Amino acid sequence: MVSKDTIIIIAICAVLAALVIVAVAIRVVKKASSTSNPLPPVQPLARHREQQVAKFEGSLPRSQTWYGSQNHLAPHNLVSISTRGSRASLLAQTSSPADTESAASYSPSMYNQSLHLPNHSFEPSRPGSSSSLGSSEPGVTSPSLDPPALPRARSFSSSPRRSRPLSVSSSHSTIYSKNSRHTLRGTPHGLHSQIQIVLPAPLAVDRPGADVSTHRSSRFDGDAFDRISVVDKWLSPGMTTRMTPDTVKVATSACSSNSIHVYISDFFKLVLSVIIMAHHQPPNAPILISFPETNELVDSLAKFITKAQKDSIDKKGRFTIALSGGSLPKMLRGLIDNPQIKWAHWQVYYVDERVVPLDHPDSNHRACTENLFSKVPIPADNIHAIDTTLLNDLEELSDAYEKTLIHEFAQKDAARFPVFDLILLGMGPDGHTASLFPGHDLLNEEDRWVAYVDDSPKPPPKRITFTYPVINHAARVAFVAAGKEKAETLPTILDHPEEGLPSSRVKPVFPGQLYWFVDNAAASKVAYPRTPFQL
Ligand SMILES: O=C(O)[C@H](O)[C@@H](O)[C@H](O)[C@H](O)COP(=O)(O)O
Repeated sequence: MVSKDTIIIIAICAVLAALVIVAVAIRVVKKASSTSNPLPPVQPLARHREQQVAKFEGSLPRSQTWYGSQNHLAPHNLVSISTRGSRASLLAQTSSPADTESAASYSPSMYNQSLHLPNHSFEPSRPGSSSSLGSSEPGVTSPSLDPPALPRARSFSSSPRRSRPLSVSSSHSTIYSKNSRHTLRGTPHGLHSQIQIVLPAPLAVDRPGADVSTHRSSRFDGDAFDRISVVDKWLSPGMTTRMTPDTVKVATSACSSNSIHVYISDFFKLVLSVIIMAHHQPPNAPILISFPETNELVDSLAKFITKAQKDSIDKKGRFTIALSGGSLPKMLRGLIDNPQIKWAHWQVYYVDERVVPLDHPDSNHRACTENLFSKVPIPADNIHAIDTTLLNDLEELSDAYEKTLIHEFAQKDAARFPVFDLILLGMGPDGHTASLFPGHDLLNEEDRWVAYVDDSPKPPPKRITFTYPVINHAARVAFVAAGKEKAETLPTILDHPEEGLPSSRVKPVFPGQLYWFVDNAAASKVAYPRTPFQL
Protein backbone atom coordinates (compact mmCIF):
# COMPACT_ATOMS: atom_id res chain seq x y z
CA MET A 1 0.00 0.00 0.00
CA VAL A 2 1.64 3.22 -1.15
CA SER A 3 1.59 5.69 1.68
CA LYS A 4 0.12 9.14 1.32
CA ASP A 5 3.53 10.69 1.76
CA THR A 6 4.95 8.68 -1.10
CA ILE A 7 2.11 9.78 -3.35
CA ILE A 8 2.80 13.37 -2.37
CA ILE A 9 6.47 13.03 -3.15
CA ILE A 10 5.83 11.38 -6.49
CA ALA A 11 3.29 14.02 -7.46
CA ILE A 12 5.63 16.83 -6.49
CA CYS A 13 8.55 15.27 -8.34
CA ALA A 14 6.45 14.80 -11.47
CA VAL A 15 5.31 18.41 -11.44
CA LEU A 16 8.78 19.69 -10.80
CA ALA A 17 10.33 17.45 -13.44
CA ALA A 18 7.84 18.87 -15.91
CA LEU A 19 8.90 22.37 -14.92
CA VAL A 20 12.54 21.50 -15.47
CA ILE A 21 11.73 20.16 -18.92
CA VAL A 22 9.85 23.37 -19.68
CA ALA A 23 12.79 25.43 -18.48
CA VAL A 24 15.28 23.51 -20.60
CA ALA A 25 12.96 23.67 -23.63
CA ILE A 26 12.70 27.44 -23.23
CA ARG A 27 16.47 27.69 -23.06
CA VAL A 28 16.87 25.63 -26.21
CA VAL A 29 14.29 27.73 -28.03
CA LYS A 30 16.01 30.87 -26.88
CA LYS A 31 19.39 29.64 -28.07
CA ALA A 32 17.88 28.63 -31.42
CA SER A 33 16.23 31.96 -31.91
CA SER A 34 19.46 33.59 -30.66
CA THR A 35 17.50 36.76 -30.43
CA SER A 36 18.63 38.73 -27.39
CA ASN A 37 15.54 39.04 -25.22
CA PRO A 38 15.86 41.06 -22.09
CA LEU A 39 15.83 38.91 -18.94
CA PRO A 40 12.65 39.26 -16.85
CA PRO A 41 12.97 41.57 -13.90
CA VAL A 42 15.11 40.03 -11.15
CA GLN A 43 12.80 38.34 -8.61
CA PRO A 44 12.81 39.63 -5.07
CA LEU A 45 14.44 36.43 -3.83
CA ALA A 46 17.14 36.47 -6.52
CA ARG A 47 17.78 40.15 -5.83
CA HIS A 48 18.15 39.39 -2.19
CA ARG A 49 20.68 36.72 -3.04
CA GLU A 50 22.69 39.02 -5.29
CA GLN A 51 22.82 41.56 -2.47
CA GLN A 52 23.94 38.86 -0.06
CA VAL A 53 26.71 37.68 -2.41
CA ALA A 54 28.00 41.24 -2.83
CA LYS A 55 27.90 41.79 0.95
CA PHE A 56 29.57 38.48 1.67
CA GLU A 57 32.34 38.87 -0.92
CA GLY A 58 33.03 42.33 0.39
CA SER A 59 33.63 40.88 3.86
CA LEU A 60 36.12 38.17 2.86
CA PRO A 61 39.90 38.47 2.43
CA ARG A 62 40.78 37.72 -1.20
CA SER A 63 42.18 34.31 -0.32
CA GLN A 64 39.04 32.99 1.31
CA THR A 65 35.93 32.50 -0.65
CA TRP A 66 34.59 29.22 0.67
CA TYR A 67 34.09 27.90 4.17
CA GLY A 68 32.22 25.15 5.78
CA SER A 69 28.68 26.25 5.80
CA GLN A 70 27.10 26.90 9.13
CA ASN A 71 23.54 25.96 9.02
CA HIS A 72 21.54 27.05 11.98
CA LEU A 73 17.83 27.01 11.61
CA ALA A 74 16.99 29.92 13.84
CA PRO A 75 13.21 30.12 14.15
CA HIS A 76 12.86 33.24 12.07
CA ASN A 77 14.69 31.56 9.21
CA LEU A 78 12.17 28.87 8.96
CA VAL A 79 10.66 28.20 5.63
CA SER A 80 7.29 26.88 6.43
CA ILE A 81 4.41 25.44 4.54
CA SER A 82 0.97 26.55 5.37
CA THR A 83 -2.33 26.30 3.63
CA ARG A 84 -4.86 28.72 2.43
CA GLY A 85 -7.91 26.56 2.12
CA SER A 86 -6.75 23.64 0.14
CA ARG A 87 -3.67 25.39 -1.18
CA ALA A 88 -0.26 24.80 0.24
CA SER A 89 2.63 26.99 -0.59
CA LEU A 90 5.88 28.06 0.92
CA LEU A 91 5.23 31.22 2.84
CA ALA A 92 7.11 34.22 1.60
CA GLN A 93 7.74 37.82 2.28
CA THR A 94 6.07 38.88 -0.92
CA SER A 95 6.26 42.28 -2.52
CA SER A 96 2.56 42.74 -2.44
CA PRO A 97 -0.49 41.16 -0.85
CA ALA A 98 -1.62 40.41 -4.38
CA ASP A 99 1.35 38.09 -4.71
CA THR A 100 0.20 36.35 -1.61
CA GLU A 101 -3.23 35.71 -2.95
CA SER A 102 -2.25 35.09 -6.56
CA ALA A 103 0.38 32.51 -5.78
CA ALA A 104 -0.79 29.27 -7.26
CA SER A 105 -0.24 26.27 -5.14
CA TYR A 106 0.60 22.88 -6.39
CA SER A 107 0.05 20.70 -3.41
CA PRO A 108 -3.08 18.68 -2.93
CA SER A 109 -5.36 19.46 -0.07
CA MET A 110 -3.79 16.94 2.25
CA TYR A 111 -1.88 19.80 3.92
CA ASN A 112 -4.57 20.76 6.31
CA GLN A 113 -2.49 22.44 8.96
CA SER A 114 0.50 24.70 9.24
CA LEU A 115 3.75 22.77 9.03
CA HIS A 116 6.81 24.35 10.57
CA LEU A 117 10.39 23.35 10.57
CA PRO A 118 11.58 22.01 13.91
CA ASN A 119 11.14 24.76 16.46
CA HIS A 120 10.04 22.30 19.11
CA SER A 121 6.71 23.92 19.73
CA PHE A 122 3.42 22.13 20.03
CA GLU A 123 0.89 23.14 17.50
CA PRO A 124 -2.58 22.49 18.79
CA SER A 125 -3.97 19.50 17.02
CA ARG A 126 -6.98 20.35 14.95
CA PRO A 127 -10.24 20.50 16.96
CA GLY A 128 -11.85 17.12 17.14
CA SER A 129 -8.73 15.46 15.84
CA SER A 130 -8.77 11.81 16.61
CA SER A 131 -6.29 10.23 18.93
CA SER A 132 -5.69 6.70 19.84
CA LEU A 133 -7.51 7.46 23.03
CA GLY A 134 -10.60 8.95 21.47
CA SER A 135 -10.91 12.42 20.13
CA SER A 136 -10.58 15.60 22.07
CA GLU A 137 -13.78 17.54 22.58
CA PRO A 138 -14.82 18.90 19.17
CA GLY A 139 -13.89 22.52 18.82
CA VAL A 140 -11.57 22.37 21.77
CA THR A 141 -7.95 22.50 20.81
CA SER A 142 -5.07 22.06 23.16
CA PRO A 143 -3.38 25.29 24.14
CA SER A 144 -0.30 25.89 22.08
CA LEU A 145 2.73 24.72 24.07
CA ASP A 146 5.39 27.09 22.87
CA PRO A 147 9.04 26.14 23.04
CA PRO A 148 10.25 26.72 26.59
CA ALA A 149 12.75 29.44 27.34
CA LEU A 150 15.79 27.45 28.41
CA PRO A 151 16.51 28.30 32.06
CA ARG A 152 20.11 29.29 32.82
CA ALA A 153 21.98 26.05 33.42
CA ARG A 154 23.14 25.78 37.06
CA SER A 155 26.59 24.47 37.82
CA PHE A 156 25.60 20.84 38.19
CA SER A 157 28.22 18.34 37.29
CA SER A 158 27.10 15.94 34.67
CA SER A 159 28.25 13.95 31.72
CA PRO A 160 30.95 15.79 29.82
CA ARG A 161 30.24 16.17 26.13
CA ARG A 162 31.20 13.27 23.94
CA SER A 163 30.16 12.32 20.49
CA ARG A 164 27.19 10.11 19.97
CA PRO A 165 27.43 6.34 19.66
CA LEU A 166 29.64 5.79 16.67
CA SER A 167 27.79 2.86 15.31
CA VAL A 168 24.52 4.71 15.14
CA SER A 169 24.50 8.21 13.85
CA SER A 170 22.02 10.59 15.26
CA SER A 171 20.46 13.27 13.22
CA HIS A 172 21.77 16.01 15.41
CA SER A 173 25.06 17.33 14.09
CA THR A 174 27.43 19.32 16.15
CA ILE A 175 29.87 21.66 14.48
CA TYR A 176 32.68 22.73 16.74
CA SER A 177 34.44 25.95 15.94
CA LYS A 178 37.40 27.51 17.64
CA ASN A 179 35.32 29.78 19.78
CA SER A 180 32.05 28.09 20.33
CA ARG A 181 29.97 25.04 19.75
CA HIS A 182 27.11 25.33 17.35
CA THR A 183 24.59 22.62 17.44
CA LEU A 184 22.30 21.96 14.57
CA ARG A 185 18.86 21.35 15.73
CA GLY A 186 16.39 19.29 14.00
CA THR A 187 13.92 16.62 14.83
CA PRO A 188 15.76 13.43 14.02
CA HIS A 189 12.94 12.35 11.77
CA GLY A 190 12.77 15.76 10.33
CA LEU A 191 14.96 18.03 8.38
CA HIS A 192 18.38 16.81 9.42
CA SER A 193 17.81 13.14 9.37
CA GLN A 194 17.87 12.33 5.67
CA ILE A 195 19.77 14.85 3.60
CA GLN A 196 23.37 15.98 3.55
CA ILE A 197 24.16 19.09 1.57
CA VAL A 198 27.12 21.27 2.39
CA LEU A 199 26.87 24.65 0.77
CA PRO A 200 29.64 27.18 0.23
CA ALA A 201 29.71 30.11 2.55
CA PRO A 202 27.80 32.58 0.45
CA LEU A 203 24.80 30.29 0.62
CA ALA A 204 24.88 29.88 4.36
CA VAL A 205 22.59 32.16 6.27
CA ASP A 206 24.10 34.81 8.47
CA ARG A 207 23.02 33.79 11.93
CA PRO A 208 22.09 36.81 13.97
CA GLY A 209 25.26 38.04 15.60
CA ALA A 210 27.29 35.37 13.89
CA ASP A 211 30.97 36.00 13.63
CA VAL A 212 31.89 35.24 10.05
CA SER A 213 35.40 34.40 11.18
CA THR A 214 33.92 31.69 13.38
CA HIS A 215 32.45 30.17 10.28
CA ARG A 216 35.77 30.08 8.53
CA SER A 217 37.48 28.38 11.43
CA SER A 218 34.69 25.87 11.71
CA ARG A 219 35.75 22.28 11.50
CA PHE A 220 33.41 19.38 11.14
CA ASP A 221 33.93 16.90 13.90
CA GLY A 222 34.34 13.59 12.09
CA ASP A 223 32.47 11.81 14.82
CA ALA A 224 29.78 14.28 15.57
CA PHE A 225 29.33 15.67 12.11
CA ASP A 226 27.42 13.18 10.10
CA ARG A 227 25.00 15.23 8.17
CA ILE A 228 24.01 18.74 7.61
CA SER A 229 21.14 19.91 5.57
CA VAL A 230 20.12 23.30 4.52
CA VAL A 231 16.92 24.80 3.51
CA ASP A 232 17.23 27.95 1.47
CA LYS A 233 19.86 29.63 3.57
CA TRP A 234 19.43 32.98 1.95
CA LEU A 235 16.44 33.81 3.98
CA SER A 236 17.41 36.84 5.96
CA PRO A 237 16.15 36.94 9.55
CA GLY A 238 12.42 37.47 9.46
CA MET A 239 12.21 36.69 5.80
CA THR A 240 10.55 33.64 4.46
CA THR A 241 10.17 32.82 0.85
CA ARG A 242 7.06 31.95 -1.06
CA MET A 243 8.00 29.80 -3.96
CA THR A 244 5.06 28.73 -6.05
CA PRO A 245 4.91 27.11 -9.47
CA ASP A 246 4.66 30.59 -10.95
CA THR A 247 7.80 31.76 -9.20
CA VAL A 248 9.58 28.56 -10.06
CA LYS A 249 8.57 28.90 -13.73
CA VAL A 250 9.88 32.45 -13.79
CA ALA A 251 13.06 31.38 -12.07
CA THR A 252 13.69 28.57 -14.51
CA SER A 253 12.50 30.41 -17.61
CA ALA A 254 14.71 33.33 -16.64
CA CYS A 255 17.71 31.09 -17.01
CA SER A 256 20.33 32.37 -19.38
CA SER A 257 23.01 29.94 -20.46
CA ASN A 258 25.51 31.24 -17.95
CA SER A 259 23.18 31.31 -14.98
CA ILE A 260 21.01 28.28 -15.47
CA HIS A 261 23.06 26.31 -12.92
CA VAL A 262 22.22 28.92 -10.26
CA TYR A 263 18.50 28.80 -10.87
CA ILE A 264 18.43 25.07 -11.19
CA SER A 265 20.30 24.66 -7.92
CA ASP A 266 17.72 26.95 -6.31
CA PHE A 267 15.12 24.97 -8.06
CA PHE A 268 16.32 21.70 -6.62
CA LYS A 269 16.72 23.24 -3.20
CA LEU A 270 13.08 24.16 -3.49
CA VAL A 271 12.25 20.63 -4.54
CA LEU A 272 14.21 19.30 -1.61
CA SER A 273 12.60 21.70 0.81
CA VAL A 274 9.12 20.88 -0.38
CA ILE A 275 9.73 17.15 -0.16
CA ILE A 276 11.40 17.33 3.22
CA MET A 277 8.81 19.61 4.71
CA ALA A 278 6.02 17.57 3.26
CA HIS A 279 7.34 15.03 5.69
CA HIS A 280 7.65 17.26 8.70
CA GLN A 281 4.83 17.83 11.14
CA PRO A 282 4.86 19.60 14.48
CA PRO A 283 4.60 17.44 17.59
CA ASN A 284 1.14 16.29 18.59
CA ALA A 285 -0.41 18.14 21.50
CA PRO A 286 -0.42 16.18 24.75
CA ILE A 287 -3.51 14.13 25.63
CA LEU A 288 -4.53 14.65 29.24
CA ILE A 289 -6.64 11.93 30.84
CA SER A 290 -7.74 12.52 34.41
CA PHE A 291 -9.34 9.88 36.65
CA PRO A 292 -11.37 10.39 39.83
CA GLU A 293 -9.54 7.60 41.63
CA THR A 294 -6.07 6.12 41.42
CA ASN A 295 -7.44 2.61 40.88
CA GLU A 296 -9.23 3.76 37.73
CA LEU A 297 -5.97 5.25 36.57
CA VAL A 298 -4.15 1.98 37.23
CA ASP A 299 -6.74 -0.06 35.28
CA SER A 300 -6.79 2.34 32.33
CA LEU A 301 -3.02 2.53 32.25
CA ALA A 302 -2.87 -1.28 32.08
CA LYS A 303 -5.34 -1.27 29.16
CA PHE A 304 -3.32 1.43 27.42
CA ILE A 305 -0.09 -0.51 27.83
CA THR A 306 -1.80 -3.72 26.72
CA LYS A 307 -2.96 -2.06 23.51
CA ALA A 308 0.45 -0.50 22.90
CA GLN A 309 2.21 -3.84 23.32
CA LYS A 310 -0.30 -5.57 21.04
CA ASP A 311 0.17 -2.98 18.30
CA SER A 312 3.95 -3.24 18.52
CA ILE A 313 4.12 -7.03 18.68
CA ASP A 314 1.67 -7.36 15.78
CA LYS A 315 3.83 -4.99 13.76
CA LYS A 316 7.38 -5.87 14.80
CA GLY A 317 7.22 -8.97 16.94
CA ARG A 318 8.55 -7.10 19.96
CA PHE A 319 7.57 -4.39 22.43
CA THR A 320 10.18 -2.00 23.72
CA ILE A 321 9.27 -0.16 26.88
CA ALA A 322 11.23 2.03 29.31
CA LEU A 323 10.17 2.51 32.92
CA SER A 324 10.84 5.23 35.45
CA GLY A 325 11.19 4.80 39.15
CA GLY A 326 9.48 6.54 42.03
CA SER A 327 5.79 5.74 42.36
CA LEU A 328 5.48 4.40 38.83
CA PRO A 329 6.27 0.71 39.48
CA LYS A 330 3.30 0.46 41.85
CA MET A 331 1.03 1.95 39.16
CA LEU A 332 1.78 -1.02 36.91
CA ARG A 333 -0.02 -3.56 39.06
CA GLY A 334 -2.87 -3.65 36.53
CA LEU A 335 -0.58 -5.73 34.29
CA ILE A 336 -0.34 -8.61 36.75
CA ASP A 337 -2.44 -11.65 35.79
CA ASN A 338 -3.28 -10.01 32.49
CA PRO A 339 -3.59 -12.79 29.88
CA GLN A 340 -3.21 -10.36 26.99
CA ILE A 341 0.35 -9.47 27.92
CA LYS A 342 2.94 -11.35 25.85
CA TRP A 343 5.84 -10.99 28.25
CA ALA A 344 8.27 -12.97 26.11
CA HIS A 345 8.07 -10.20 23.50
CA TRP A 346 8.81 -7.40 25.92
CA GLN A 347 12.18 -5.68 26.11
CA VAL A 348 12.32 -3.57 29.25
CA TYR A 349 14.76 -0.70 29.88
CA TYR A 350 14.98 1.93 32.59
CA VAL A 351 14.47 5.59 31.73
CA ASP A 352 16.74 6.33 34.64
CA GLU A 353 18.37 4.32 37.34
CA ARG A 354 20.08 5.08 40.60
CA VAL A 355 23.73 4.09 40.65
CA VAL A 356 23.39 1.52 43.41
CA PRO A 357 23.40 -2.28 43.55
CA LEU A 358 20.29 -3.86 42.04
CA ASP A 359 19.09 -5.09 45.42
CA HIS A 360 19.54 -1.67 47.03
CA PRO A 361 16.32 -0.05 48.35
CA ASP A 362 16.91 2.90 46.02
CA SER A 363 17.21 0.75 42.89
CA ASN A 364 14.45 1.29 40.30
CA HIS A 365 15.14 -2.21 39.06
CA ARG A 366 14.42 -3.52 42.55
CA ALA A 367 11.19 -1.46 42.73
CA CYS A 368 10.00 -2.76 39.36
CA THR A 369 10.97 -6.31 40.25
CA GLU A 370 9.15 -6.25 43.59
CA ASN A 371 6.01 -4.59 42.19
CA LEU A 372 5.78 -6.31 38.83
CA PHE A 373 8.46 -8.53 37.36
CA SER A 374 8.50 -10.96 40.29
CA LYS A 375 4.75 -11.48 39.67
CA VAL A 376 4.69 -12.01 35.91
CA PRO A 377 6.36 -14.54 33.55
CA ILE A 378 8.81 -12.16 31.89
CA PRO A 379 12.16 -13.72 30.91
CA ALA A 380 14.96 -12.24 33.02
CA ASP A 381 17.02 -11.56 29.87
CA ASN A 382 14.30 -9.26 28.63
CA ILE A 383 14.90 -6.86 31.51
CA HIS A 384 17.93 -4.65 30.90
CA ALA A 385 19.36 -3.45 34.20
CA ILE A 386 22.56 -1.46 34.62
CA ASP A 387 25.96 -3.15 34.74
CA THR A 388 26.72 -3.05 38.44
CA THR A 389 30.40 -3.81 37.82
CA LEU A 390 30.66 -0.20 36.64
CA LEU A 391 29.04 1.53 39.63
CA ASN A 392 32.28 3.38 40.34
CA ASP A 393 32.61 4.84 36.84
CA LEU A 394 29.60 6.91 35.82
CA GLU A 395 30.97 7.56 32.35
CA GLU A 396 31.51 3.89 31.65
CA LEU A 397 28.21 2.96 33.26
CA SER A 398 26.21 5.38 31.10
CA ASP A 399 28.17 4.37 28.00
CA ALA A 400 27.52 0.72 28.69
CA TYR A 401 23.78 1.33 29.06
CA GLU A 402 23.79 3.35 25.87
CA LYS A 403 25.37 0.38 24.13
CA THR A 404 22.52 -1.85 25.26
CA LEU A 405 20.17 0.59 23.52
CA ILE A 406 22.32 0.51 20.41
CA HIS A 407 22.21 -3.25 20.46
CA GLU A 408 18.44 -3.23 20.79
CA PHE A 409 17.64 -0.56 18.28
CA ALA A 410 20.51 0.13 15.93
CA GLN A 411 20.57 -3.38 14.60
CA LYS A 412 16.84 -3.71 14.15
CA ASP A 413 15.41 -0.34 13.21
CA ALA A 414 16.34 2.05 10.50
CA ALA A 415 15.63 4.99 12.77
CA ARG A 416 18.48 7.32 13.70
CA PHE A 417 17.46 7.25 17.33
CA PRO A 418 16.03 4.49 19.49
CA VAL A 419 12.28 4.58 18.95
CA PHE A 420 10.74 3.04 22.02
CA ASP A 421 7.20 1.80 21.63
CA LEU A 422 6.40 3.25 25.03
CA ILE A 423 8.24 5.30 27.63
CA LEU A 424 6.60 5.72 31.05
CA LEU A 425 7.64 8.78 33.01
CA GLY A 426 6.98 10.28 36.38
CA MET A 427 6.97 13.94 37.30
CA GLY A 428 8.66 15.24 40.42
CA PRO A 429 7.28 18.12 42.52
CA ASP A 430 9.96 20.36 40.98
CA GLY A 431 8.90 19.40 37.48
CA HIS A 432 11.78 17.01 36.89
CA THR A 433 11.34 13.80 34.95
CA ALA A 434 13.67 10.85 34.58
CA SER A 435 16.82 12.27 36.15
CA LEU A 436 16.55 15.50 34.21
CA PHE A 437 16.31 18.28 36.76
CA PRO A 438 15.41 21.98 36.40
CA GLY A 439 18.28 24.18 35.29
CA HIS A 440 20.55 21.23 34.69
CA ASP A 441 22.96 21.23 31.79
CA LEU A 442 21.66 17.81 30.75
CA LEU A 443 18.46 19.48 29.60
CA ASN A 444 20.45 20.70 26.61
CA GLU A 445 22.08 17.38 25.81
CA GLU A 446 21.49 16.58 22.17
CA ASP A 447 24.01 13.90 21.37
CA ARG A 448 24.17 11.35 24.12
CA TRP A 449 21.38 8.87 24.51
CA VAL A 450 22.27 8.04 28.12
CA ALA A 451 23.96 10.50 30.45
CA TYR A 452 24.72 10.68 34.15
CA VAL A 453 24.42 13.06 37.05
CA ASP A 454 26.28 12.84 40.31
CA ASP A 455 24.53 15.62 42.19
CA SER A 456 20.85 14.85 41.75
CA PRO A 457 18.74 17.07 44.00
CA LYS A 458 16.54 14.02 44.54
CA PRO A 459 18.51 11.36 46.44
CA PRO A 460 20.43 9.30 45.68
CA PRO A 461 22.75 11.76 43.95
CA LYS A 462 24.30 9.43 41.37
CA ARG A 463 22.07 8.37 38.50
CA ILE A 464 22.09 7.59 34.83
CA THR A 465 19.26 8.82 32.64
CA PHE A 466 17.85 8.87 29.15
CA THR A 467 18.22 12.25 27.46
CA TYR A 468 15.55 14.11 25.52
CA PRO A 469 16.67 12.84 22.10
CA VAL A 470 15.72 9.34 23.24
CA ILE A 471 12.60 10.30 25.17
CA ASN A 472 11.32 12.52 22.36
CA HIS A 473 11.62 9.82 19.75
CA ALA A 474 9.35 7.32 21.36
CA ALA A 475 6.16 6.34 19.59
CA ARG A 476 4.28 6.91 22.83
CA VAL A 477 5.31 8.68 26.01
CA ALA A 478 3.02 8.54 29.03
CA PHE A 479 3.46 10.49 32.23
CA VAL A 480 1.81 8.98 35.28
CA ALA A 481 1.22 11.54 38.01
CA ALA A 482 -1.17 11.06 40.89
CA GLY A 483 -1.81 12.70 44.22
CA LYS A 484 -2.34 16.20 45.47
CA GLU A 485 1.39 16.74 45.92
CA LYS A 486 1.55 17.13 42.12
CA ALA A 487 -1.25 19.72 42.01
CA GLU A 488 1.06 22.72 42.32
CA THR A 489 3.43 21.67 39.55
CA LEU A 490 1.16 20.15 36.92
CA PRO A 491 -0.43 23.48 35.87
CA THR A 492 3.02 24.87 35.11
CA ILE A 493 3.92 21.85 33.04
CA LEU A 494 0.74 21.78 30.95
CA ASP A 495 -0.58 25.36 31.05
CA HIS A 496 2.73 27.22 31.09
CA PRO A 497 5.29 25.11 29.21
CA GLU A 498 7.19 28.28 28.40
CA GLU A 499 8.54 28.04 31.94
CA GLY A 500 10.73 25.33 30.51
CA LEU A 501 10.51 22.77 33.30
CA PRO A 502 11.98 19.41 32.36
CA SER A 503 8.61 17.65 32.11
CA SER A 504 7.41 20.34 29.70
CA ARG A 505 10.26 19.56 27.36
CA VAL A 506 8.98 16.08 26.71
CA LYS A 507 7.59 16.58 23.20
CA PRO A 508 7.72 13.44 21.14
CA VAL A 509 8.51 14.26 17.52
CA PHE A 510 5.65 13.57 15.16
CA PRO A 511 4.00 11.07 14.90
CA GLY A 512 4.86 10.30 18.52
CA GLN A 513 2.12 10.98 21.04
CA LEU A 514 2.37 12.26 24.58
CA TYR A 515 -0.19 11.22 27.21
CA TRP A 516 -0.74 12.30 30.78
CA PHE A 517 -2.42 9.74 33.04
CA VAL A 518 -3.31 11.71 36.15
CA ASP A 519 -5.89 11.64 38.90
CA ASN A 520 -8.22 14.55 39.64
CA ALA A 521 -6.22 15.40 42.76
CA ALA A 522 -3.08 16.04 40.72
CA ALA A 523 -4.98 17.87 37.97
CA SER A 524 -7.16 19.97 40.30
CA LYS A 525 -5.56 23.25 39.16
CA VAL A 526 -4.90 22.39 35.53
CA ALA A 527 -6.74 24.33 32.80
CA TYR A 528 -5.49 22.14 29.93
CA PRO A 529 -8.44 20.29 28.30
CA ARG A 530 -9.13 16.73 29.38
CA THR A 531 -9.67 13.88 26.95
CA PRO A 532 -11.90 10.97 27.83
CA PHE A 533 -10.06 7.67 28.09
CA GLN A 534 -10.83 5.54 25.03
CA LEU A 535 -8.72 2.87 23.39
O1 LIG B 1 14.22 7.46 39.54
C1 LIG B 1 13.43 8.35 39.79
O2 LIG B 1 13.43 9.01 40.82
C2 LIG B 1 12.32 8.58 38.84
O3 LIG B 1 12.56 8.14 37.58
C3 LIG B 1 11.88 9.98 38.90
O4 LIG B 1 12.01 10.69 37.69
C4 LIG B 1 10.44 9.92 39.26
O5 LIG B 1 9.68 9.45 38.17
C5 LIG B 1 9.94 11.26 39.69
O6 LIG B 1 10.79 11.73 40.71
C6 LIG B 1 8.51 11.17 40.19
O7 LIG B 1 8.53 10.31 41.31
P1 LIG B 1 7.15 10.05 42.07
O8 LIG B 1 6.22 9.50 41.04
O9 LIG B 1 7.49 9.04 43.12
O10 LIG B 1 6.69 11.36 42.59
